[in-house]
Amino acid sequence: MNVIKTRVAIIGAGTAGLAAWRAARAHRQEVVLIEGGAYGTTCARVGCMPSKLLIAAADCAHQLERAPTFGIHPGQVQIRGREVMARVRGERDRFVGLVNASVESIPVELRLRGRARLVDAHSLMVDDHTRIEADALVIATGSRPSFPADWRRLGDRLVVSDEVFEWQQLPGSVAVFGPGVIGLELGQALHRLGVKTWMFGMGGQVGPLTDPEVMGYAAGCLRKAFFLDADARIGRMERQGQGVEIDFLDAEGVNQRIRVDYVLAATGRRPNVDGLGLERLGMALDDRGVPLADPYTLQTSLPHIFVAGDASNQLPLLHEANDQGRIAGDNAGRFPEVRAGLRHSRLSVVFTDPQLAMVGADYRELERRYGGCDCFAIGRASFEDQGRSRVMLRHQGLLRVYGEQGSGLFLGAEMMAPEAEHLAHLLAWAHQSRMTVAQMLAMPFYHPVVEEGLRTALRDLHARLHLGPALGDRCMECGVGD
Ligand SMILES: Cc1cc2nc3c(=O)[nH]c(=O)nc-3n(C[C@H](O)[C@H](O)[C@H](O)COP(=O)(O)OP(=O)(O)OC[C@H]3O[C@@H](n4cnc5c(N)ncnc54)[C@H](O)[C@@H]3O)c2cc1C
Ligand SMILES: NC(=O)c1ccc[n+]([C@@H]2O[C@H](COP(=O)([O-])OP(=O)(O)OC[C@H]3O[C@@H](n4cnc5c(N)ncnc54)[C@H](O)[C@@H]3O)[C@@H](O)[C@H]2O)c1
Repeated sequence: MNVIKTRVAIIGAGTAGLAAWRAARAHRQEVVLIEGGAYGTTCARVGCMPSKLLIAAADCAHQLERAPTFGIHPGQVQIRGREVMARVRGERDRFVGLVNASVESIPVELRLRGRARLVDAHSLMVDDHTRIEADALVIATGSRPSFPADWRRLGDRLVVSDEVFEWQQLPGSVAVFGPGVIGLELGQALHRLGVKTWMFGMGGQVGPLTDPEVMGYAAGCLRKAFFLDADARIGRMERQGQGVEIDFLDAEGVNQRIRVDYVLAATGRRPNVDGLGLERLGMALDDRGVPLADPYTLQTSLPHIFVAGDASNQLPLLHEANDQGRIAGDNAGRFPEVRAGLRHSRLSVVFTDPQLAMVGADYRELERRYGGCDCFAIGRASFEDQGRSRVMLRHQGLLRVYGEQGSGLFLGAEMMAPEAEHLAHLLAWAHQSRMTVAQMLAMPFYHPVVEEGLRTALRDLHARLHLGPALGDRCMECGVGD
């Protein structure tokens, strides 16, 4: 058996693992990176990039569908599933190729292939071929889809997001279970590409939203386009030939039966930390077996072991995996000295149309933090009458912004809005800069732009924070953009 002694060992060559490797190498030469699956990262292979490619095709189909409202009639539209999926895979492979090229730049003797598990607090086995003894470790093993085990009885008619991108052809119909981030993005895209789509949730949750007004608005919007029951009552779900039969009670309490080609399980993801042998190390774990870690240092209760990315279950997003990997790798490399790293203001975007976004503290957190007192105020703006949004025929959306009474600090926001990805960035920059609502309102706003809707929400918040006289929310001095 091969035995390697090293300063740092990193488990997982995804986004977090690669960032950790680079950061640790700034301190030490001996940093090994272990990968048990395919190189290329979840983001590029089966995550952010292929999902956005599918959504881009769906957006294109949707533009054509609404073109007649502008007086433009593109004629008979054909959606050729094979071509749609071929572009998704072709571009996806290009992105994976770019990641693979960066992996190739890591010296081959520092790259190990195989599944790692911890034997003791300083030793790893990689498959059965290599034992690694390391001074410091980074666990960057990512996450995988999770769904009720008995759904496996549906055989190859049950798919998870990974498999969707391997489809050669678009199916005729699909039932999406889980209107969370993945379910909404893929479900809406499939619907727009002509796939008959039903979406079933549990407990009423839609996307990652926590503000009941925004969530209710978003659910209503999405429901206008396809079947969505966020609190579904499913009776029976059985494989029937090359499809699945599902019995459920609809909103009126009437029994319905549908038959679909596929069931897409988008019911959440779980960190890949089971099977690493962590429970034998005496490490502090949460009730799902995930290591507890300081969010600023990523250090676990065993001081030389750090955790980063989806494996940490802190915020399973790409930029977070990158930030956490950098901090964990830096600390593993400089161990035993450990430093707090920069954590950005929370920013998350769901690429539905209209998009959903959350910035800073969410509504649920603020209710918990300020519960019962009137210590935070809410400003709102609808995009249904907003100038630029109407021009573009994209006038759907609701934005709620939160601010602190007394200080006037901007605390956070939740929204469904056109161009939410851009609004959310502006708000996240303001949040991280600890701006007050008054300072944000003193910034320039062009005309006519979607950001004028943001100004309306901030003006409303400003008035509710009692920081000055109410500013007219449809001020014609600013044009008709608000
Ligand atoms: C469909 C989908 C769409 C998404 N879209 C977005 C988006 O638009 N924006 C966004 O911010 N985020 C998005 N995400 C989330 C984002 O992709 C993840 O947060 C991010 O990729 C996590 O990176 P990671 O490094 O933690 O994990 P990964 O990239 O999964 O890396 C973990 C690696 O560890 C390896 N590994 C696991 N166990 C072992 C072991 N025992 N030994 C050796 N190696 C091991 C795995 O093979 C894997 O290569 C999406 C996710 C999905 C699934
Ligand atoms: N745009 C993005 O940034 C993006 C895109 C995709 C994924 N992601 C990341 O991936 C993570 C995982 O996404 P996800 O969508 O798998 O998880 P999720 O937690 O966002 O959603 C899972 C949904 O499934 C529902 N659910 C659970 N069990 C169910 C059941 N038996 N039947 C019906 N519904 C059920 C839950 O109530 C929830 O609404 C996200 O938290 C996000 O961080 C991000």
